[in-house]
Amino acid sequence: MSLDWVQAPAAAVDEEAQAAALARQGQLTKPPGSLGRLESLAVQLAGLQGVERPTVERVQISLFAGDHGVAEEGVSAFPQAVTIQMLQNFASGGAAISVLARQLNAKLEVVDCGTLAEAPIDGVIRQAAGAGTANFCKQPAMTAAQLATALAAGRDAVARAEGVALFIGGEMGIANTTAATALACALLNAAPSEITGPGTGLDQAGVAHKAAVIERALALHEAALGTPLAVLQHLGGFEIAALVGAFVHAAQRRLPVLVDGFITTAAALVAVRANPAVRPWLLFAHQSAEPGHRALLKALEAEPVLGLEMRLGEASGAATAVPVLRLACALHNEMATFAEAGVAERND
Ligand SMILES: Cc1cc2ncn([C@H]3O[C@H](COP(=O)(O)O)[C@@H](O)[C@H]3O)c2cc1C
Ligand SMILES: O=C(O)c1cccnc1
Repeated sequence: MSLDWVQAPAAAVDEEAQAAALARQGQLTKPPGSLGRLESLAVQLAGLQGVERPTVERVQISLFAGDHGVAEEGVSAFPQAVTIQMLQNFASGGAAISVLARQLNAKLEVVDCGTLAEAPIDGVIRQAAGAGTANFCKQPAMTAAQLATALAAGRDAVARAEGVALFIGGEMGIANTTAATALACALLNAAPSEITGPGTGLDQAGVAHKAAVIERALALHEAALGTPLAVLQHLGGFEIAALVGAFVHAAQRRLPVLVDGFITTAAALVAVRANPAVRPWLLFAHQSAEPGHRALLKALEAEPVLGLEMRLGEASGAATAVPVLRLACALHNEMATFAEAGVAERND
């Protein structure tokens, strides 16, 4: 399976629609700039959607799951079985993202990209690259063929997003903060001791052990980490690769993306390094409490919408930011202009 599609051109932002939206913002009955980032978010969405008046009515949340061989190194505060148990929880509607998706009236789909589940789970799409990744302390996390399958799972999720105004990717996979931190270290040239964090809740000794595990993996694969996709193959996860495929394809299909937390931002950085034209299509929802998130956001020059100290994943941060985007659009679309309302403009 070829990976060439990952490098295929992304769509261009519609500069004309963006300029029209910017001009409209200047005519609304408020001091210019007084709605702060709500103004720039609406203008940015206008450029991406190619309309002067953007909307964020229909949202698709694709939640990708994968198991991680590196879990056997004791890098998570929770047992590996939680990945599958949470898939069942997503399917029965009891997870945080289930609640948020219902509140938003968003379409939520769950994709098993390669967990230890022996049988397909009702209500979960199965497009598996394998039964979990290999332990990347011992060998590459995935083969080239598995990488291609996982990337395609993300691409296919975006292909299902007909008539959707905003795409959100989420993840579930015990030990995936270890994979995401390893990716961040490799791509940012950072030391594991600098950016490794507690994930689901490791104590200080646990974080030090997790950093040492990542250090070992980086040393083992050092010679093989020449391209972003090679980094992803050696140190990533199936759900992380699916997120990369989804983000790239969304940009190719003119579909704006709202990026969630630490793990999804690691995937966003892989996507942008592999195909820089993806970057304009990504909005960033929040800054996670996971310490490495700050470094990833900085590398992407991303200004997240929210800072609520969330550290869950599952697309929960992105879902929480959707109402802010909806309000930004409503203000942009429905406020009266100075001329319409007969309000006097600035003195100068
Ligand atoms: C019950 C539960 C629900 C979750 N939902 C998302 N995660 C989050 O935590 C995991 C990553 O953290 P670590 O690398 O420390 O294992 C991922 O599954 C992520 O989505 C969860 C974790 C747990 C325990
Ligand atoms: O920010 C995240 O995405 C995150 C942080 C910790 C655990 N799971 C997810």
